[in-house]
Amino acid sequence: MGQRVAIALGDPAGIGPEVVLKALADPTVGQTVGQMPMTVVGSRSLLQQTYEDLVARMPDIVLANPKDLTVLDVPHPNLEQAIQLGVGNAASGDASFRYLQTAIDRTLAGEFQGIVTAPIAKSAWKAAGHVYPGQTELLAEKSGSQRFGMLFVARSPHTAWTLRTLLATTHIPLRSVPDVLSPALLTLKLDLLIECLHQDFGITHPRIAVAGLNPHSGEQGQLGHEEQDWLIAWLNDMRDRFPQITLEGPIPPDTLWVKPAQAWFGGQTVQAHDAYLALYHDQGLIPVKLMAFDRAVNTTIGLPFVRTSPDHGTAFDIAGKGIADATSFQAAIQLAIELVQQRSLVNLID
Ligand SMILES: NC(=O)C1=CN([C@@H]2O[C@H](COP(=O)(O)OP(=O)(O)OC[C@H]3O[C@@H](n4cnc5c(N)ncnc54)[C@H](O)[C@@H]3O)[C@@H](O)[C@H]2O)C=CC1
Ligand SMILES: NCC(=O)COP(=O)(O)O
Repeated sequence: MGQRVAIALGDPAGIGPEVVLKALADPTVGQTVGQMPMTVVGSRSLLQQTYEDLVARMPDIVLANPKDLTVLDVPHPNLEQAIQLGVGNAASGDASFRYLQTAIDRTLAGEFQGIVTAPIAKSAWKAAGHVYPGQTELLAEKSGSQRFGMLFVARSPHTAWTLRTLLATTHIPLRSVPDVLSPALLTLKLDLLIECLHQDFGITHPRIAVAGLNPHSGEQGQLGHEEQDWLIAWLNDMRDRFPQITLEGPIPPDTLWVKPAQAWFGGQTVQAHDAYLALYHDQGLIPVKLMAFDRAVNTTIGLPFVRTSPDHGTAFDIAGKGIADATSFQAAIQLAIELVQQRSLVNLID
């Protein structure tokens, strides 16, 4: 059977349906889609309503017509009445949960090799009784993956350099971060990152930068003690364990992002790293979104299939206005296809 990718529609009260229709209308994405068929998993009637509303109000808008797409309809009684555009609620949370659940079930059954997920609102999932930190954890749970990670990938439009940022911790309160970080957790994330760089990006001798936790990486214990207590020793252990890898760190978290920014914007020759390991959500995602909010892709690594997603959220404030930028969603589709193709090549060679 040929390869196929599922697109989970995300929260119907957000910009998910709009960016899906915009992305699938783009001729460059369309070209790729021709090489690997796509199935949109969600409500067919809602998708059609989104299309008709936007076209009626904005005749110049470029959208794929849902009638021309393959849609796996996930019916939801009275969905249209229960959805209020721009407001996530229990109905929109339950719908987006079921779209993803269906996409995962069908992928595990072998129908799809990858899933591209449009954004969901964690609060709407919770309102519907689905208590998960995010889509990542549902994907991991349903696929039985104990080891998984959140990697952001973005290709610079200025220099074609690729920024890869793995988050060691994700959706937890900031005050829990120092307690959750440990040598065991970082070893798990580093192992995953090394495997992913090799398997998905063909990088066998990567240069990886690891962030410090505290200002100036603790300034020898004066501004925080985690670096002295265990992070420096852990890095030394990992250098012994992986002699083929260049591992730098702990790099003070403020200056860590200077070289990637130069590599991203160009103008200087710098030796940036193949990947960055950030210790917590905002340490990694503030620089990623400053550089690449319009095109970064959130990739779940460690799953038995490919999963990508745009870096942005449901953008309730602009839902239904027709002004959502679909570039990040297009990049998520493009990367999913590349990874599915790369993995099938690796499987063929193995
Ligand atoms: N992939 C996913 O499922 C993600 C989901 N979220 C969820 O989304 C919800 C809203 O999160 P926020 O922090 O408000 O972030 P957000 O990314 O939804 O919005 C932040 C700002 O960026 C703008 N924006 C976002 N995407 C845009 C696009 N494609 N085109 C033009 N403008 C865009 C919004 O209008 C808003 O002003 C939360 O519930 C969060 O958990 C957040 C990030 C990723
Ligand atoms: N900040 C990334 C994000 O919120 C996406 O999370 P997930 O739903 O993909 O787990």
